[in-house]
Amino acid sequence: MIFALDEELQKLNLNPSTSSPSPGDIEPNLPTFHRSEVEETLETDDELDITNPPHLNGQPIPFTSSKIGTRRRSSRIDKFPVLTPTNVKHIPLTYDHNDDVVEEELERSSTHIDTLAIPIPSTTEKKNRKKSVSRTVRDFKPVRVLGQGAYGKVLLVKDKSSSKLYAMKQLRKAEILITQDVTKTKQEENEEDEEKKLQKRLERTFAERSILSELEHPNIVKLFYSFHDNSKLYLLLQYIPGGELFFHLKEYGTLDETTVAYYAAEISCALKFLHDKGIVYRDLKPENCLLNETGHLVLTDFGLSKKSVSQEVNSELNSEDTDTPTEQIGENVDTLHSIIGTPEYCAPEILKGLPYDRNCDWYSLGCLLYDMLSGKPPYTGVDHKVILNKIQKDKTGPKIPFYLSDGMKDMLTWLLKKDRSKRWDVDKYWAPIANNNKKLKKKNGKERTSDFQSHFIFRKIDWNLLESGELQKTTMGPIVPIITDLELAENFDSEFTSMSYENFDEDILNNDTNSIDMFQGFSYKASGSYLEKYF
Ligand SMILES: Nc1ncnc2c1ncn2[C@@H]1O[C@H](COP(=O)(O)OP(=O)(O)OP(=O)(O)O)[C@@H](O)[C@H]1O
Repeated sequence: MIFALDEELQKLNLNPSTSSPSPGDIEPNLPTFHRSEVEETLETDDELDITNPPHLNGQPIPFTSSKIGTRRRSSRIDKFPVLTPTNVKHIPLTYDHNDDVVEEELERSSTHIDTLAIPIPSTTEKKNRKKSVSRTVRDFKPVRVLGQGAYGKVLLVKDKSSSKLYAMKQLRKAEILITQDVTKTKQEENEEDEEKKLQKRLERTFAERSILSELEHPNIVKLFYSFHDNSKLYLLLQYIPGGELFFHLKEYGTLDETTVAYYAAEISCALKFLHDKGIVYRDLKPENCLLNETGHLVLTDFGLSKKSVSQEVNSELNSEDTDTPTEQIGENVDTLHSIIGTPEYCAPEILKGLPYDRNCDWYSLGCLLYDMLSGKPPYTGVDHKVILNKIQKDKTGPKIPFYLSDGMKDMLTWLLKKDRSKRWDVDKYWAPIANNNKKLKKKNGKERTSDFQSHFIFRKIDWNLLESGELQKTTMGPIVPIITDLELAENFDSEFTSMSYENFDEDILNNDTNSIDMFQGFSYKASGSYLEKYF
């Protein structure tokens, strides 16, 4: 509904002003708006009323209030996978290699082998693999609902034997197997092959489990176990009790620049780590940024992440399982094509359906910083087409709030360049390269060649400590969540924590013995040392 309002508001021109020119690389003439004018009016309008929006000089205000209750949670409809161009490669999945019935079935069933491209292990491989010892949902007691995703709930659960707390992400198999894309027209639906769509959903389900199982970073959520039964898939994740950044943004409205710069550094650190491993995150938004008990930011939800085919995932570093197959779970991330993500935080090249690369994550970071500083992302709209239209119309780039420092304006301007070739290539210019930058600057003309870590907004960040994880271990983040009892999940929306969790461990018996369980191979157990390290 707020989007409908945005559409109306967007037509009105509200005294755009020009920011003062800034030194160095900072772009002059950035369009800005006056927050004081807007906020003065919003003081009296705690809630945006669609029928009676806040006004300034008789005009509705093109600015979503930063007050509690007006922030809109990104919803499932915002995820918009659409037609994938034909040149996209099929992506191999994995399965439990020791399940002979499944293998025989796969060997016979050309349909599934072709469409899912599941690798068949060699006989030696089969012999060497043993069934993974996994957990079952009945080992855990539900405590509270923490969140709800497209395919199921995320619950706070307690291990019945150890009393340890985990976040359990449940994904309903039936939903994954039958979900229709609600954002598509009938014609588009018909055009797309059902099997390919199913394949995509399966790929994404496996990608989350596979990618998380090989990552160990202080700003990335940890996966301890994954398993499945007849009805659901389960990811047993480290419980991050400080709640979503979204939750805190709702409370604070906007955040100050020092806090935003700190989170920007932590997120960048996680993104760079992922990019170096050939992974594009693709779903950066306030709902996916959680705060841990010491106030450090932790990225969750790797359901849209993509790993390059060139990087084999046979190095499940933390796994004790010996039956984990060598698997490939991605296209080459140098050029991706699937249109996916939450459109407000999505790079224009993705919205346009053009090939894109890891740089799309840096555009999303720009959107997230903009959101933290101003109360909403730079472009909003009912769907990705509306957002794209707004981006394209904005010849000079998004309106950067006038009240931001020149340094922050500069950061936003370079991250939010709609033209990928002009956007800051943060991965390339990540750290200072001794004496090389001046030469590069001359050579590359308009390209931003100064290094990211030395940017003015990061002047208070000790990158060495941050990258080594010491900062996260030894200091508190800028917002330390109030936690009186971990089981109360006080920093999560009551919209979720008040939800019932009945059917928590229902395991609908699947009598269809002819069907292949496409989720074989999902189970995973982190190594004992890894588990011990984090408990
Ligand atoms: N490890 C965790 N600790 C605490 N809360 C979590 C954790 N993982 C997820 N959550 C909560 O559950 C919510 C939904 O999780 P997640 O985004 O992974 O689900 P999803 O199915 O991918 O959702 P969506 O479809 O909206 O992307 C999160 O926004 C967060 O509030």
